[in-house]
Order: sequence, then C-alpha cells, then structure tokens
Amino acid sequence: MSAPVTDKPVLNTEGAPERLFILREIFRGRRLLLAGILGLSLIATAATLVLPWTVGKLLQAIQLGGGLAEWTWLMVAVGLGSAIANALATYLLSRIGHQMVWRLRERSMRHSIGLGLRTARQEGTGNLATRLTADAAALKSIVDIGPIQLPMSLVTLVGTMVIMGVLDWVLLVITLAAFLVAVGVVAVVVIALRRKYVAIQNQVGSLTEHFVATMEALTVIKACRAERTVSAELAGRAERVARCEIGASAMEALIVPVINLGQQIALVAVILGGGARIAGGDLELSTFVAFLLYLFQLTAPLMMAMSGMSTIQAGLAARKRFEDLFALPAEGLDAGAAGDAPRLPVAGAPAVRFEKVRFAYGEEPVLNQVDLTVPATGLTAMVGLSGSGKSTVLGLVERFMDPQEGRVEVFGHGADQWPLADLRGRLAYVDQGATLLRDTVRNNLTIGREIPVADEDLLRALRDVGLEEEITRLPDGLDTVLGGNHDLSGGQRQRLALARASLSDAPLVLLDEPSSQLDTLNELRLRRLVDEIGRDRAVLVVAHRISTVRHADHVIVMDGGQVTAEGRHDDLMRTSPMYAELVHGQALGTPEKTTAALTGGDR
Ligand SMILES: Nc1ncnc2c1ncn2[C@@H]1O[C@H](COP(=O)(O)OP(=O)(O)OP(=O)(O)O)[C@@H](O)[C@H]1O
Repeated sequence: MSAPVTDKPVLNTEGAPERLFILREIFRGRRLLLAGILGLSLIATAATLVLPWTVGKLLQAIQLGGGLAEWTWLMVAVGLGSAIANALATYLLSRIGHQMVWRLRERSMRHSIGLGLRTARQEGTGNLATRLTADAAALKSIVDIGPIQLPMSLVTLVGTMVIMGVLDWVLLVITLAAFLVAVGVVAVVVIALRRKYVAIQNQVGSLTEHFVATMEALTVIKACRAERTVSAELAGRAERVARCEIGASAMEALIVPVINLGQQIALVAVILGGGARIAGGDLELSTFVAFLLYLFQLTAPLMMAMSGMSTIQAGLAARKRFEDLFALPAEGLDAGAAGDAPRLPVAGAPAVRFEKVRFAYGEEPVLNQVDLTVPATGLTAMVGLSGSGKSTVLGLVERFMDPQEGRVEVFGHGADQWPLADLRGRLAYVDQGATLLRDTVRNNLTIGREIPVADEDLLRALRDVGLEEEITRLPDGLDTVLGGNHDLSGGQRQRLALARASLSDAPLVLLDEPSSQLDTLNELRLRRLVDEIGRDRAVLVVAHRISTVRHADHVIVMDGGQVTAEGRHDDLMRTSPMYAELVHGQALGTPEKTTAALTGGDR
C-alpha cells in the first residue's frame, strides 16, 4: 500500500512502531572509518595502559643507575601518541554523531510534515520541534560515548585490572573488594536515572510546546495585557522541568564522589596490605609503585564507564521519543492507491458528493447524515451559522480527515480511493485563515508546483485580485519575503491566497470564507474571478456574504451538522425558512434580523 518517498525509511504509513537502531545507523556505509577510529582508540588505550609500566621501569632504572634517557623518551612518545590518537578518534566520532543527528533531524521534519493534520496538532508544534533540539543533542551523546568511548573505557578497566593482577594478585583482590560497594551503588543510580531522563525530556517538550503556542498568540496576549499571567504559567512549567532536572543532578552528583570514596578506601587497604607484603619480602618497591599508579588510573575509566552509562540513559530516553514520533502514522501520499485504483475522474460525475456522512472530532458528531452534491462546473455556495460544519465539509473533501460513516465522493470516486497526492492535485484550497508561508511572494504563489511559473502569469493572477500594484511596490517585488518586516494585511493575505488558487488549474476550487476581510471593490473582483474559474471548473465556497450566495449556481444550506436544503437561491428563498432568514439577516443587516439568524431564533 505504501511506496517510500525516498530511500530513507521516512513514512511509516502502516503506523507500526518503528525501532531506531542507532548503532546500525552509525555503522551503515562507514565500516572502514569506524575500524580506523577503533584502531586509534586501541592505540590510545594501549598507551594509557603502558604508561605506568614505563614509570615502574624508569624507577627500576633509577634504582639500578642507568638507561634513564630511553625510558624517558618512551614515556614521552607513549604520552603524545595517546593524546593524538585520542583527539583524532574523538573528532572523527563526533563527526559521525553530527551526521547522524543531521539525518535524524531531516527524517523527523519530513515525518512531522507527513503526519495527518489532526495527529500533528495533537502532538503540538513545540513538542515536535524539541525532537530537533534537546532530543537530538541527547541522542548524539550515544554516538559520542556508545560505540567507542564506553567499550574502550571498559577495555582500559579490564586491561588495568589484568596488569594489576599480574603485578600482585593479592593487592588486586584487596582493591576489588574495596571498590565493589561503590560500583554497586553507582549502578543502581545509573539505572534509576533513566526514568528521570524520560520525565525531563517529556516536560521540556511540553514546555516548548506551550511557549511556541504562546508566542503564536502574542498579539492577543498583549492586547489583553496577559503577559504577566501567561509568563507566570510558563514559569510554573519551567519550574517543574527544573525540579525534575535538579532531582536527576542530585543522583548524577553521587557518581564521582562514590567512586572516589571507593578509590580512597582501596588506597588505604592497598598501602596497608602492600606495606606488609614489602616488609615480608613478597613485593618489590618498584612493583608496588607501579601497582599504585594503576590503582590511580583505575578511577578514570571507571568514572568514564559509569557517567557514560548515565549519559547513554539520557540518549536512550531521547531515542524513545524519536521512536514515538516515527510510530505516529503518516498520511502516506500514496495511501488509497490500492491495486487498480481509479485515477481519472468519472465522466459526468459531480465534483463532490456526500452520502450519509457522519463525522465527529470527539464523541459528538459534527456532521450527521450529510448528503450533498457539488456540480462539476459553476459556483456552489455553502451557507450556515457559525459552527454548523462548513469547514469540516471542506476538510473531508481534502481528506484532512476521514468520515466515520457514509461516503465522500470526489469526481465519481470515493475520496479514499484516490491516491492522496492525486486527489489533492485536483483541488485548490484557500483556508479560512488564508495561511501564508514565511517566504517570498513568489513561493507563496507557486508552493507545491514543480514547474516554475512565468512572472507575467504571477502578476496577472495578482492583478485579478487587485494586488499587483501593492506587491510591485514592495522592495523586492515578487521576491519580497513575507512575515518579517513586510507583512500583509488580512485582506491582502486573503487576496494573495486567492491568487494562488486562481493560478492552479485544479478542476475543483475550495474557498473557505474567502471574502471575510475584503472591501466591496475587492469582493467584486473576487466575484469576477470566481465566475471566470467556475466557467469550466467547480468552485465550492463557504460564504457569509449574501452577494456571493445570490450569485451562486447552487446553494447548500447547513444547520447543526446537517444539510437542511440545497438548490438555487430563488427556490431556496421560498422553500427554506432557514435560508430566507440568513439572507434577510445579512441583506438587510438589521440587528434584530441578524441576531435572529445567528441564534436560530425562528428555527
Ligand atoms: N479541530 C477540531 N477539533 C475539535 N472540534 C472541532 C475542530 N474543528 C472544528 N470543530 C468543531 O466542529 C464544529 C464545526 O466546525 P466548523 O469549523 O466545521 O464549522 P463552520 O460552519 O465552518 O464554522 P464557521 O462558520 O464559524 O467557520 C464546531 O462545533 C467546532 O467546535
């Protein structure tokens, strides 16, 4: 049913949970590089292991009085070699980590954009954005630490212990016994941290979500002087995040002191035990010194391993959030193209037909038993009180959502039978908010088109909606970026959105209250434009103005989620009291009649 859009597993159209295998991601196509990094890390580790041994040898040489220079040079070479190999391995690994995060961000953005509208809204913009910031950073730590650093610190740890055992196994047993309790305590802490990290990342996502939503509503917040209340609410959320983070920090802070304590206990025990063994003639002083150096060296890989494991816990919690995102079902632009699904309109079929359609966002149906028809050509107006379900009808035609019952047909085929991209390719849509992109005028007009549109065509479309002069007056004309210093008024935005729809050759144009912010002159222009489009295509317009409705070839009257009447204006004036009331309310504009219409006074 689904064909991947790219070679990367981006769209999970089946909705099945998808695991994110970090190591597989890292290793794919980079085995040689990783082998190189492993080699460098082994060199660095070996050098670290050899260093105390060379110190022991140097001491021996001092005791015996000769060969100092050799051992000194060897120590310098080993130290330098370790530092260079370490730096190179760290850089190369970090580069791989950044590349993985880059791919993951790309995939997250593509998946987020591919989500169904309702799923995306439920998830929330801020929460989705956190995947690109905090979660991505936490995940990178797995790459920095997981494949090389952690195994290497374990190798160093085991290697150090083996050498210590070779030097004096009795002292090694004393050391291990002293460290055992410390390691046990730290292991429990590291495991418990995982839960803390999950909570922190979820709360950071929620905080970002609320902050983004607040910033989007800034105009209203300022107008209502609600800055303080809203800031206080956000501060409360930030405090909850901080509390959680402080709890995690308290646990993290235990790791280093507990290991240090273990080391100090081990040191005392080893000095006592070692002293006794030297006095008994069972241990040489140079061996004892080398053992002590290895004991000091033991803490570094141990701490690295323990704090590495706690960082990995944070990374794993972030991985879970990415997995949760990828498990959200994407719309799948090919969905509905099963088998020999039709891709051409049925000749003579209406543009849209609803048959006993029921739809609910939650429990209560918003549309109930809706039957309606939009002819294949001409202007169809949909009217009704606010909240009667008009925008929902358009949403079902676009397949932003699917009905729970009944059938939605577009050009003779079930809407769900069309491949989604084919269906939407046949529709031009102007949403209620006349949403524009934070992009140039040109890109706003041509969004979604693969073939460039000539400037003359763009200017003609702008001229048709009376916007040509205003746009050419902008500093960069068609290439002016909207939304920053150059924003448009509500009516201008509406006209730009209409120009975009008029440029499309889609056989069905859906307009959701396109004239709500237009003045009389521009409304007249809109009517001309719609007439022009409606000559050989279908236009379904949600209308609040009688001028548009009176002009329509076909009118659908909605009330409380149902279609109460359909027909021509003149006929409806006689047969539909609801319609007549709406028309009189708007046409005469008297407060009583408008109020009656709005409250359904005489229904
Ligand atoms: N995303 C949503 N989630 C939940 N309920 C919704 C959503 N969108 C709309 N509704 C509800 O569905 C009902 C119909 O809304 P719809 O936007 O279709 O009405 P409308 O006739 O277009 O209204 P208006 O003329 O005010 O734009 C309303 O009661 C509304 O509260």
